[in-house]
Amino acid sequence: MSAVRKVEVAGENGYSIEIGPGLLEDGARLSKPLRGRHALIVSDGNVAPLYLDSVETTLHAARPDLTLARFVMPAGEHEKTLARFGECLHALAALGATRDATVIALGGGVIGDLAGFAAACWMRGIDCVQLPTTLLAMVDSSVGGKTAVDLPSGKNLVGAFHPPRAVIADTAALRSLPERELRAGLAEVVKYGAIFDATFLDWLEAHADALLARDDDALAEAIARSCAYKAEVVARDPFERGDRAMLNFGHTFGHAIETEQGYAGTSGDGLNHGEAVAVGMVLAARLSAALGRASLADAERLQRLLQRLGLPTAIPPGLPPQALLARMRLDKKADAAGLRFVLWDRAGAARIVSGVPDQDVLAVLAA
Ligand SMILES: NC(=O)c1ccc[n+]([C@@H]2O[C@H](COP(=O)([O-])OP(=O)(O)OC[C@H]3O[C@@H](n4cnc5c(N)ncnc54)[C@H](O)[C@@H]3O)[C@@H](O)[C@H]2O)c1
Ligand SMILES: O=C(O)C(=O)C[C@@H](O)[C@H](O)[C@H](O)COP(=O)(O)O
Ligand SMILES: [Zn+2]
Repeated sequence: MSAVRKVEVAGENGYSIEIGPGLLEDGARLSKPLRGRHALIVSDGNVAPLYLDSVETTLHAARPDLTLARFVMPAGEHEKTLARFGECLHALAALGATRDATVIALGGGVIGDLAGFAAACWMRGIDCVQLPTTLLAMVDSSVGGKTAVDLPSGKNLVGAFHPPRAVIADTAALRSLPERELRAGLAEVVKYGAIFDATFLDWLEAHADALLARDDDALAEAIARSCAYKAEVVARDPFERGDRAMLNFGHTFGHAIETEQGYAGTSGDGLNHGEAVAVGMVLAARLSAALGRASLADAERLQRLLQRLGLPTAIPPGLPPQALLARMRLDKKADAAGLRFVLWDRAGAARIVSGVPDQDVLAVLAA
């Protein structure tokens, strides 16, 4: 078996991120973070048939005293709702989950966000172990403790900061991931280069083909480096009071697109989160250039890289600029003074900017 890579998130509520093939079959590793006797495994209708029986069997073999239950919900962003969250809490009640119980999130970011939020709320907070099965969840959503569900009026509007107790990423699960979801995960990988480290963009340009071909080493390197970038900033700023907001690069635009499309991404006729973020990053880079803050050449380079990774870089038809701007008013970075955007100084360096005139935003949306 290849070596297991480990990234530590430092701090009072620190935890390890373990990355490697076959980890879902490692009973000792899966059961180590479980403190009590109860665990609820939350998953979706695509992931459960592939991995849930085996995870349960593995956990039981390692910890025969565990009482396990499962909550399997339909897949898709449009299911990341208060209603499904409520059902998940009822599953915890049916299990008789005590305060030392654990919620185990087995799936992509939708499952991780909803299960993490249920863990944050059940009895005012129990442990959550993240077992991410998409690339996006391995590089981003399983780390950092942002948990949430969507409202029709906006993405992740109801949620809590609740760091996981452990993150265990079995890279072998990526073999069953649909091509489109692999590419979506790469958008958030590109984000780290865009905001923190231009040399990572060089690396991604050099390894784009290997990543798309699911080369094990290239994927493991991309995941470990992404987790290291994220671990550093969330340890410093767990509640997004400062520069953690850089991780929102492209998201003000991206979330507006997802919301305006009614979270139709996974059903095929809309953009999923990673795709919307890809478009949003290009728009943020172009807005930075339009405001004279960064070079247009950098924005074009970012766009070329995303296109090479098979990601969309333009707003889909049928989304009027004014409607998208209205959606942005509920962005979580906005305050009483108005919208705030994560913009570029240059590739690899970003900052949060207030007071961007609406007409500049509209011009970028309309271009
Ligand atoms: N909390 C955070 O910090 C954070 C960060 C980034 C994104 N997010 C959230 O994450 C969500 C997007 O996550 P996602 O891209 O993982 O989407 P997702 O959870 O919808 O998963 C994508 C699709 O892949 C399927 N799938 C998952 N793993 C699979 C596997 N191994 N094999 C086959 N199919 C598999 C799922 O069933 C689903 O249909 C969004 O809701 C976004 O807001 C949160
Ligand atoms: O961890 C963070 O911080 C992020 O912003 C990561 C983003 O990729 C992620 O999509 C997050 O859920 C967005 O957060 P939100 O606060 O804008 O809902
Ligand atoms: Zn994101």
